[in-house]
Amino acid sequence: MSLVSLQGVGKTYRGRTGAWEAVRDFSLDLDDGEFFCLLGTSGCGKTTVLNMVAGFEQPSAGRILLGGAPVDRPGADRGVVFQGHDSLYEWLTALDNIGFGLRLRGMGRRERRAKAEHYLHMVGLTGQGAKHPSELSGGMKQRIQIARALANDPRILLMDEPFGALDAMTRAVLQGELSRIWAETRKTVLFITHDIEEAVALATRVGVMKRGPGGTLKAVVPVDLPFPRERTSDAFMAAFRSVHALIHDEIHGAH
Ligand SMILES: Nc1ncnc2c1ncn2[C@@H]1O[C@H](COP(=O)(O)OP(=O)(O)OP(=O)(O)O)[C@@H](O)[C@H]1O
Repeated sequence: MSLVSLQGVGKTYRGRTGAWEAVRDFSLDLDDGEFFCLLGTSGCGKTTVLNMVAGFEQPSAGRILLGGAPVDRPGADRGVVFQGHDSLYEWLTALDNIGFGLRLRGMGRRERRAKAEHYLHMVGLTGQGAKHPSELSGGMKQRIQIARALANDPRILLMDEPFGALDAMTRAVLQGELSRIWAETRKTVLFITHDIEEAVALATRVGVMKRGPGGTLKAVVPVDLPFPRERTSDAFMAAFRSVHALIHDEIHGAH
């Protein structure tokens, strides 16, 4: 059985300006332990798909199952990492941000601290736990978000362009770190991006979305390359080209 199953999922937003069909007939099964990148041009419906898996939005059609049970609300079994850093609590230290969900679940202080330290170390920020978010760089804040999500031990990590706001060099470093963490934890990841290289560097499979209205899955490409990935290798370039060929039409308008 797959961990997450999206079955004929559709989403139509209804507002003051009328109805907008963002996603249509989207079907996908995610296996336990895979790193799935959902790639698509701006506005094709990527965030809408992620928000429905997170339980922030309800599908207008079809259904989403997590471990066989329908998703109808957010839950601790899904850890979400956003692009912006404003989801961190300014008044808490980095360590207390990481341990926040554990506190909500009633975990004692000592155990919570040990766990938070463990994930702080995993994201490469040992010794920086006493700082507040305003004292951290953008890349460090994203590391804290990832540590916080992992500390709650979710069944799946949902990442919505987590490195989108970072400079190219920091982004490449964090991609490498995330890849290492994924190899260590084998946590299932659904990762959203519009960056082809990022998708090919991280994913075990890349799903390419078709432009909206009615954005849907156009193709799924397995990326069968060993980790850590060597971006200048012929095999990496070949994978990049095959994904690029699929997204090219979406960027340039052919259907
Ligand atoms: N709450 C909403 N109400 C109405 N329309 C919405 C809402 N959220 C998203 N949309 C529309 O749905 C479509 C898909 O949006 P979505 O944010 O899912 O795309 P995306 O692929 O994540 O884009 P980007 O890469 O630019 O973040 C867009 O046309 C957007 O305008």
